[in-house]
Amino acid sequence: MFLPTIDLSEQEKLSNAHFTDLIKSLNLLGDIILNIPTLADSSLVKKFLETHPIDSYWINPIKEQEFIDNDSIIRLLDQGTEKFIIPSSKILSLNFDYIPADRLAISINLDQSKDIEELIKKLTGSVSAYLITLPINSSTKSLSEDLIQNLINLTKLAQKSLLPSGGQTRIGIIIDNHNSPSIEIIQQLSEISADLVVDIGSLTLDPTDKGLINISESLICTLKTDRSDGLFTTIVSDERGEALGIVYSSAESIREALKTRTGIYQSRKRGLWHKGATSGAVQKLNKVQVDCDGDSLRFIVKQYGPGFCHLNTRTCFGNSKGLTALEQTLQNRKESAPPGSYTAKLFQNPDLLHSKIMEEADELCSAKTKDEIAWEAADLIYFALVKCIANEVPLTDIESQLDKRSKIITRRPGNAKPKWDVTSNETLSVQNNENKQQESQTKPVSTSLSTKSETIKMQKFDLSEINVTQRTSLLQRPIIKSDDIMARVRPIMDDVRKKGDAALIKLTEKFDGVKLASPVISAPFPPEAMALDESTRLAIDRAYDNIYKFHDAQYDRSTLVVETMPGVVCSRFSRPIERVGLYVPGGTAILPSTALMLGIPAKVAGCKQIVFASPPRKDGTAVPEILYVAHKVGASKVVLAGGSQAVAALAYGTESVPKVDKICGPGNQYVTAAKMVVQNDSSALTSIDMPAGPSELLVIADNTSNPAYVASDLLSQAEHGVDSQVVLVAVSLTSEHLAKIEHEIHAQASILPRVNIVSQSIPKSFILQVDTLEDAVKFSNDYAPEHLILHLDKAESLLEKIENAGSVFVGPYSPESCGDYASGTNHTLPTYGYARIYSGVNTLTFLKHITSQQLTKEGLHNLGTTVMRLAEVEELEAHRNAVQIRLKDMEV
Ligand SMILES: NC(=O)c1ccc[n+]([C@@H]2O[C@H](COP(=O)([O-])OP(=O)(O)OC[C@H]3O[C@@H](n4cnc5c(N)ncnc54)[C@H](O)[C@@H]3O)[C@@H](O)[C@H]2O)c1
Ligand SMILES: N[C@H](CO)Cc1c[nH]c[nH+]1
Repeated sequence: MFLPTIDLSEQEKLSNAHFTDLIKSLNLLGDIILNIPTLADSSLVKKFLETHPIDSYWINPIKEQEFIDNDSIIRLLDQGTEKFIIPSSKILSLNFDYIPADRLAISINLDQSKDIEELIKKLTGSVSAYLITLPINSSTKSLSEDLIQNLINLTKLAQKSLLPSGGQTRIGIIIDNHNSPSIEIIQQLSEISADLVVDIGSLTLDPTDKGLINISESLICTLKTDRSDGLFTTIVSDERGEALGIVYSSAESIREALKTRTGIYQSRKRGLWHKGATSGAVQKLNKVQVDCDGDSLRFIVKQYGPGFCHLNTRTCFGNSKGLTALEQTLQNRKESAPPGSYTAKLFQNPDLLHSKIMEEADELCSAKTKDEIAWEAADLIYFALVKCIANEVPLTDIESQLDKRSKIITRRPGNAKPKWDVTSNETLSVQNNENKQQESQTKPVSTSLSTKSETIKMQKFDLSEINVTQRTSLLQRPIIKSDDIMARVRPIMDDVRKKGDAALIKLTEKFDGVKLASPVISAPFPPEAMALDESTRLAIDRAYDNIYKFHDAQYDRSTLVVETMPGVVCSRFSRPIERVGLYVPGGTAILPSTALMLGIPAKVAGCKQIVFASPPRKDGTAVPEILYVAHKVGASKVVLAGGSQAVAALAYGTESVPKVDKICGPGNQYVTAAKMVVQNDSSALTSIDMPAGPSELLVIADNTSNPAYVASDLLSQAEHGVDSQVVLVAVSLTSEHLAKIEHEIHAQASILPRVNIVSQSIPKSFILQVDTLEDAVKFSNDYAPEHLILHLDKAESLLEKIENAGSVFVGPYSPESCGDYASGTNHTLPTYGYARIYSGVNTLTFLKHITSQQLTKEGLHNLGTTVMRLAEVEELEAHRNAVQIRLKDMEV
């Protein structure tokens, strides 16, 4: 067709309304050449683009003597220029080997370049367009046959092979000082696949403008159709390229569409069709493209209203999917959201959105398998798009940014900013400082240390410097927004309750990214599914034996019998809870050790049906170690599900998951919330062990402690999750000793594989300096930690003073890890301060106690009057009578 040129030295002329409008229409049709008077002043291009945003422009330096160097070309290309036009006279002085061919064009004067064919041959594969100036009379209306033949030869030569990145070399023909260009020439050139280069001043959209080239007619004259009705098949697509439907265009509809820059087509039944004129589903026309052989068109539009299709769907092929659908949903949520919408909450709470973006970015970095990566990337894209829609940034803006970047030639070093550079030592300290700053906004207690720490470190407080309120705030755990969590968990649980296995399968796909055929594996478990390497099997067996021994010893199988008064014998005996559900976490880390800690006491207690639940692995299989433990403890089933859906399945039962009587085991906030729900639902008739949430540890250390051991213990719990909390109560430690512990924390943390997690949990944790052991114990008892480690001189002597703790680890050689895995004690323990009222899981967790009594005649005689008097006090006559009726008989 044509390649319009705009002379940037005429900015004033260009700013008038006629040209502004013309440029908008030309932008619909493709590339525009910008003639620039000098390369030295890049502000000209910038200024022009600010007032006339166009999508694709070529830079043509028009000053003959201009010095052109590679740097200037690259600078302009980096700014988003589609192609740079190099005059053929300058190519010898340039080395443009490393500029992609599709970004370079050559301008040649047919008259002056004798060896033009040689030149084209030489440049094959290095440039993607030639602008050839013809040596002809400027008033010519059509091109001579000789000239056409010459151009055919050149075009054939230039288009002999395809470009490295696909497509054909483009040929633009310049007729110097052409004062009456014609449609005929455009048509002649289009037949030989060349375009006429025309000054914008020669173009018009107005059919009454004589002597100018009509833009619409130029387009129409280059189109061909093999349809009998003479129409052109037209694909309509959205700005992101999704096909909305197929329509037809006629010469008339094209003229109207270009004139109004809206979607106007030719209906085969009803004539000219102004899309949306009656339905309101109008279109803004963004681009008109001609296909590679000139017989069909593509209209790229912004579609308004419910959709393109008369059936009110977005496309004639149904509604969109993926990002387009997500963008639409977010937009709808922004405009009006249903009550309880999480997305609406994100729109209203930029801090929550910020945290979620950071969290998901971090999780994406840690993802390993294809499924995990897709899952985390989807999460991140969702939250990122919420941010964009909240700020009125559509997907098309993101894509045009990406397109702009793809045009940059200069390679960027691509280094991460210091803040995120995991290879740099500074990274952690910067993250740390940020965490600290956030912390200092939420924590009521001020730190006595500078927040400009360079290391991974805990906050530090001195008991003698804080007041009672501040001490109380240190005893608190981070507040869980239980309403939010409950609101998330309830619909999930209802779903499982109502739809059983189908819901369980669907939710596992949603939350764990695995589509299962069946959510349950039943015993006997296939040996190959629980095959372990020898050392793992031996370690599990050794741990099993120790845990079994300790839990078996807890079981007093004898019946308690007491004669409370002569002839009145009371007894108590235990029975196992028949059916138990054991939850083994599997979100951030897979914990087969938890299977041991739950399965062994259930087996010792004699529970008849043991059912495990744990999220499946990403390939849909069960964790072999968990299956092996399930097999060892005699479990009948393993449910491959996690979170609140697993808890619901255990509590209510499904087609394949048996309903249980008690649910035990730790888990994240969703698991814990779901356990709370079933415990309060009398229709579930299910009890729970206790709320066992994110891991906690409190260490009491004095100057005899080994700094490296103390640090290693703190980190062993801090690595569980970003919500883990560890506390060091330092009993009159010297500043050197404390500094050594802090140094060890940083040094050991920095080389942990889960440094990402500890660098978030450690700064949320704190050191409390106290003067006396009594202060330390008092604080610990008030805190009621899940785990308590005593790094103290004569540590064992302190045990008698411990009132509240889940489990205590005494002395330098009792790391908590031993209790976590294999010494014999249980690791499912109360967190959040619940150690004041709950015990950790133990054999009694799986037992219930039944009492019984037997009175002899004499016994009833002795006790009867007491019972009758108390019944009288309560005015319960039937109670009194049940005794009196017997005593009367005795009198006879
Ligand atoms: N107190 C104890 O005795 C003890 C012992 C071991 C582990 N823990 C703790 O258990 C926790 C384990 O948590 P985890 O996340 O690693 O595993 P998890 O198995 O408890 O949770 C994973 C499940 O959470 C669900 N889930 C995830 N995101 C969700 C969302 N947005 N909405 C609804 N459901 C969602 C999914 O179904 C997933 O399967 C850690 O905090 C750890 O410290 C505590
Ligand atoms: N420390 C956790 C209990 O809070 C249990 C555990 C499992 N694996 C490692 N540790």
